[in-house]
Amino acid sequence: MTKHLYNIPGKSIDIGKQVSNYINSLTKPLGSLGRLEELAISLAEMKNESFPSVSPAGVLVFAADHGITDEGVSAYPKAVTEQMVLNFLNGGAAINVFSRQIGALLNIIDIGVASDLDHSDLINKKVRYGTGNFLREDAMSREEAEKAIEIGYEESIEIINKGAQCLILGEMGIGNTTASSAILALLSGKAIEALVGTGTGITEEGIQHKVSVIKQSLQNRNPDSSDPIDLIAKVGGLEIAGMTGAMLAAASMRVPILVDGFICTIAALLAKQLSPNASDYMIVTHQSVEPGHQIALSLLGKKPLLDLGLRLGEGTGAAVTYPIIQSATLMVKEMATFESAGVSQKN
Ligand SMILES: O=C(O)c1ccc[n+]([C@@H]2O[C@H](COP(=O)([O-])O)[C@@H](O)[C@H]2O)c1
Ligand SMILES: Cc1cc2nc[nH]c2cc1C
Repeated sequence: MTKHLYNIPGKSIDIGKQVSNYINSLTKPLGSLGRLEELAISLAEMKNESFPSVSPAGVLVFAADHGITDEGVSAYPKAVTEQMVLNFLNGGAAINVFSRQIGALLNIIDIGVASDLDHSDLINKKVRYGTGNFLREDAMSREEAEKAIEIGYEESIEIINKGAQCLILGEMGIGNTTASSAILALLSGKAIEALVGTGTGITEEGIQHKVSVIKQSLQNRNPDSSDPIDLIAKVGGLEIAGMTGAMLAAASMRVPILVDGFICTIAALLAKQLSPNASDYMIVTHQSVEPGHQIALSLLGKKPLLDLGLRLGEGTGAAVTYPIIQSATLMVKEMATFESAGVSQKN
């Protein structure tokens, strides 16, 4: 693994203190903008700027297939991954709608879809045609896991160089809640039953089957939970690795990361494991319905901003939360102070 992935600066505590004092001079009762105030301070610390902007957002959607779908762990057929990629490229998916709504840059990356796709707007960075079925073989090789992280890293640098002021990571991959749950079982040490959920919508019986597939897979693969590359290679996914690399790049460039749902948070945990400072640059946007998400968030040490009952992925939860994060930046930049507006301070 190349060294640059680990080169993440610490956040600027001094700027945070200055912004905190400045926020207290704005025309509102002290502390009355609650978590928006915390967000404004965090963003300043991340960007090392008193008046940071998060506009425009950059959205990267990584798509890949999962061999574990052969075991019947998803409510939808594997072909949906490829079909949804075409939907993204034609502008019809939820992430397209929300990206347009917030004026975001949006890139769709094939990092491991199981079929060949042809579209002028598709970024083709296929590492392999889907992962192996990790009940029976490793999902991928170590080299492929590292390559997928590098691709994510490069795509992130590219969209940041095009002007993205914050980064939203999205994913599309039928079967990826199974891979994510397998990784989380190892990282958390929690019972598999406690973290497996419905994903795209399997029944209670389906969940039992998914639990047993994960249990048997972990016995068969025996990944080293202290080694994130081993976790990705043995039971992970290419889109998960891509998001991990993209987060490491954003953090290294002091660009705030808007973490989406369950799968995205697993990528965040892997990024943090590779480089602990990375989590200083993460804002968790929402609480997914997937039960493992709460467990993953407690490991990440972050509290979500919203709970909208989402379980879609694609980066959608992060995109719909973006306006709130933007409000935090505009509040600092545009509000009058008690002094400038001639408003009386607290008694
Ligand atoms: O982001 C989430 O919290 C989330 C929760 C459940 C499902 N998903 C999406 O659904 C797909 C994975 O679900 P499954 O059931 O096929 O493992 C994948 O494309 C994800 O984007 C996403
Ligand atoms: C239709 C569909 C869209 C998705 N987007 C992300 N995961 C998805 C899963 C399905 C099934």
